[in-house]
Amino acid sequence: MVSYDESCSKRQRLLVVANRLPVSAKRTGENSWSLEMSPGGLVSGLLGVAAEFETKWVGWPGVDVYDVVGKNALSKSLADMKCIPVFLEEVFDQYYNGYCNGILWPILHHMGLPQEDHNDTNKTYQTQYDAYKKANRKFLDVIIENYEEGDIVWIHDYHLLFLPQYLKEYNNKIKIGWFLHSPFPSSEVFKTLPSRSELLRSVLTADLLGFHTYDFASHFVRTCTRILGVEGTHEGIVDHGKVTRVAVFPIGIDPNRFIKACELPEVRQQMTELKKRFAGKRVILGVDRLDMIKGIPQKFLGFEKFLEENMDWRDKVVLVQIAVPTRNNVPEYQKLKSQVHGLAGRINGRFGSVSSLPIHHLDCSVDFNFLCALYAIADVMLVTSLRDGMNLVSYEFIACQEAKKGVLVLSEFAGAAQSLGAGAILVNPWDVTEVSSAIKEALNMPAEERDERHRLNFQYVKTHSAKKWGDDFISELHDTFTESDMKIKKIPVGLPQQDVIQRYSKSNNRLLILGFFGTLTEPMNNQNEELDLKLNPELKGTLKALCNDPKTTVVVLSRSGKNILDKIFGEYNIWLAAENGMFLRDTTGEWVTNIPENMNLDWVDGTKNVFKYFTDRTPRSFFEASETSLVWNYENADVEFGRAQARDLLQYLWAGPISNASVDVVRGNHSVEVHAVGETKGVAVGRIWEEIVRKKSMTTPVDYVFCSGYFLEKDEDIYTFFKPEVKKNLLSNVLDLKKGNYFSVAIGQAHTKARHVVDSSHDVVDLLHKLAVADTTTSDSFSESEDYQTRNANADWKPWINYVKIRELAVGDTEPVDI
Ligand SMILES: O=P(O)(O)OC[C@H]1O[C@H](O[C@H]2O[C@H](CO)[C@@H](O)[C@H](O)[C@H]2O)[C@H](O)[C@@H](O)[C@@H]1O
Ligand SMILES: O=c1ccn([C@@H]2O[C@H](COP(=O)(O)OP(=O)(O)O)[C@@H](O)[C@H]2O)c(=O)[nH]1
Repeated sequence: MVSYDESCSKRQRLLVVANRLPVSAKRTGENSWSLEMSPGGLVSGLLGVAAEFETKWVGWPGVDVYDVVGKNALSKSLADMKCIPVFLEEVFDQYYNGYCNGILWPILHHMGLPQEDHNDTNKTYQTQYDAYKKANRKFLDVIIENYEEGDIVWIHDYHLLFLPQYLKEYNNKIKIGWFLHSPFPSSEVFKTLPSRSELLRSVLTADLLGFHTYDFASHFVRTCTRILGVEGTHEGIVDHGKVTRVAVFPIGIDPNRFIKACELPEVRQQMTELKKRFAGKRVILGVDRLDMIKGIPQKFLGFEKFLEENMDWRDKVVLVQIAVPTRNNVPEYQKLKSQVHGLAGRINGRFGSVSSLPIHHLDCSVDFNFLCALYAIADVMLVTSLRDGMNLVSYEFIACQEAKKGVLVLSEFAGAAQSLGAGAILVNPWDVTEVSSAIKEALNMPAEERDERHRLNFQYVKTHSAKKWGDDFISELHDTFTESDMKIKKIPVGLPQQDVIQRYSKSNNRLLILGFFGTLTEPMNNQNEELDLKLNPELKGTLKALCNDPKTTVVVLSRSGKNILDKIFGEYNIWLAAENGMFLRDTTGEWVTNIPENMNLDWVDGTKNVFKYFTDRTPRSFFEASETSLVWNYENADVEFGRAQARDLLQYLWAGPISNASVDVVRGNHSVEVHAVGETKGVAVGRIWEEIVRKKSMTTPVDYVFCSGYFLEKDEDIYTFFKPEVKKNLLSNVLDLKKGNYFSVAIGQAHTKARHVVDSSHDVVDLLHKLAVADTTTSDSFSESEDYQTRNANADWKPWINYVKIRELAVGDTEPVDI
């Protein structure tokens, strides 16, 4: 077991949390226990990591214990091994045998969701899922008891998918890594799992997610994008600006442990005995937990075919299969046992004799030294997993084969195929003929080829150790955490609502610049509504009051066209800027063109054709066209298909209508926009400002500016135009924001040039209402329309009205937060 050096107490503390502790307990008396190593690759892999850190293990001790005396005695024995038990008691069966191994395990290994047994109402998907959640909470409780500030919590595997979320809810600052030891299936398979979204969302709250192979990681990312609609990038998953890092960390073993074991006299003795036992025969070895994913029946069928087709090998070869008992209480595993026994019996019956049996099948685990001896004397290692996260048995075999240089026949569906594929013979375990041929090739392989293949794999196993795996993961977790910490520091602060209101009421000439879509529009549920944009009904009275206030100028700056804005805002004393400011309408209702004179719009018709072509071929996408810009939107289409279509659409555009045009192409999250160069709200706002000053013959300086919207990144300069410290402002003689009466407020953007962010347009609507009532001079016109108060009096609307999120000030932020 791992040795711990007392003098290294300053090492990073690491809480390794896995369903299984590295040791399993057996009761030997009322308060005495014996501990033995737990089987499985997860434990083997992690043993190579633990010594690096001040590690404590949290996990299930392998037995159910209900009495206090027993629990205390076991906890004490485990404490000496730096292990902390989680007693799962009554939830264990439905959690472990049920949800983990009966439902999640087959799904993760592409075996599909098992049929629910409708006759057993005590054990349904739901009861197992509930037990799963309870078990995750039990793990949480134990972690909370043992957590110290600064600890890294490294969660392992599919047993604990809710733990990241529970832990972050408890303390958002805990550094959490999660690693999946099994494969992750294609999204089509994972989709069938009830509660798939909750499980994925929980995992995404961790800081770093690790997978054995690129395939598993990309399946996971794709599943998240398809099921949750989040974005997958090279970094991982991005959801509302929050990045969850996803990366590949292939696990390894501690190679020296195996290399050294093979030199031990005891092991050498066992090797001699084994060689004597199998004298005159070549040994093919299989070492697997007796699990459906390991493909033991397929292995036997392949071997049977080999014996059928190669008569001369029949009495010269033996298959030794160690089938380690596992998950005995899961019905599928019980069935598998009989199936394997049946096959071994049949093959031995067909090809065995009184003096020799072709298959030596053992339903047991073996001790470490004996395992190494078996690995060392084997001529061929046969791994036929139907799916396998990694398969460390392959690595262990190679580590023990320095002398013999035997051949590894490896399933292409094991994670190890990606790391050891160069030196192994890869097979499709479903293809018995291929397995049979691979056995033949391995047995007949010339020595030089065996040497070369072994050299390649041995080099890999030596350098890609479990220690490296752990170091890489933890170091990436540190980096990820530091990066996201820095990003948080850059996030603008929440809106100091009281300050915004007070300054508004004390100022004399105010300018409010507002976006339309996503700012003043009513909340939408579907695409059809987007085609028919409406003003948020809450705003009618509020907007009227603000627009009628002689001390306030309200401008709506939108991508929408003149007609839409006219229809919606026609009745207000408001300034309207359509098509991103290309057209401007003052409070009298007269539109003037604001398009720069030499603007070339030859590209518009061709671009429209391309947009139409892709709209026709992308269900639920649509496009909007105005005189100077076009937007193709696929937010309601299938996300993946939409993105793929967007890539194609861009190629059509570059190759055709915009190849020589002066246009900007803006790729939004779910849209592609083409507009004339320089046509952004940031540029337009300068022209609008000049026009307002001119038309109003303004002499009193504007002493308050509030600018807010749900703007695209390319329009974000709108937030900096009025910044007092930006000197480029035109007509600065009629602008006096020295007292800091400038508020730029982005809606729902984590990264923005605005000083403040709010979560949703509700926050802006709420604030506008408060501005409208803040100034007593406006109260008459406001009271004429009482839709805001009426709605607000309705309890259903209360949760968001008056709610302005106070964002936590991150270290280094100096902005005042005054609520
Ligand atoms: O704890 P059990 O239910 O008895 O199962 C044993 C372990 O099986 C799985 O192991 C996986 O981890 C290995 C190391 O990463 C990998 O090589 C192998 O392909 C996987 O099957 C399971 O993921 C573990 O949680 C279990 O402890
Ligand atoms: O009797 C045995 C035989 C094997 N193993 C170990 O079980 C692990 C199996 O790991 P692998 O990654 O191959 O598959 P898993 O069982 O984790 O799915 C290896 O480290 C083996 O050394 C074991 O504990 N007892």
